[in-house]
Amino acid sequence: MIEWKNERDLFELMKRELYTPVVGDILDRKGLYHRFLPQPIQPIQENMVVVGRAMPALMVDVYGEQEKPFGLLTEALDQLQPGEIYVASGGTMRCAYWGEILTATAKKRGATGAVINGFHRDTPMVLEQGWPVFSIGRYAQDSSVRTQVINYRCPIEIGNVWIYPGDIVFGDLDGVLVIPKELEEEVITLALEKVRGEKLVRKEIENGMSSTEAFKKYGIL
Ligand SMILES: O=C([O-])CC(=O)C(=O)O
Ligand SMILES: [Mg+2]
Repeated sequence: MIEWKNERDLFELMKRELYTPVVGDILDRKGLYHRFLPQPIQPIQENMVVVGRAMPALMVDVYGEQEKPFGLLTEALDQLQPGEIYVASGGTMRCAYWGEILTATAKKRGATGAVINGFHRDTPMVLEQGWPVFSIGRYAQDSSVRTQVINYRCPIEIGNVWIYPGDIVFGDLDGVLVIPKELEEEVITLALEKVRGEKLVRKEIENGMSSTEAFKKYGIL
């Protein structure tokens, strides 16, 4: 049975009850073995959690001063919708792909986070905005003479993971995963079930049950 009434409800529920390992377990169970983004993509602060719908942006390398610096970047930011996550990838990561002003812009539009397959900069000023950013690390080098956004709201691939506009993206301290749209209801329902099972197993173990006995009884580890 579906436990959420609408999209906002769903994202609140995921934030409150789920964590990426358990959702990843369910994706594995469905045979979807490549749904986590590469491990170097991490929250820039440990308590950050991101959940929302992907708005992918495609980056490419450029070299030197450009006729249109940043390409379609400002356009891509200005069309973000509430509940969306800006997901950027492409190019060879010679500079920061995200920073203070981009954070303020996306946050103001109601977007719920940024997941960047590349570096971010302006770290203290991004952190003070209290808005989740995931990246591969800090690097101050400027983007205007090194990269551009050439398309957005288009499919992109990060690692082995294809990300389509509107896919649910879920990230926490353990990683970032992407749930295929056609399976989201089932995956989230099963993940909620598994989380509740895990809590029960932990309690049993804290009360003295052996690991073997617990696994035999609940099939959860
Ligand atoms: O120029 C960039 O790539 C990002 C930046 O500094 C900002 O958003 O403030
Ligand atoms: Mg800046």
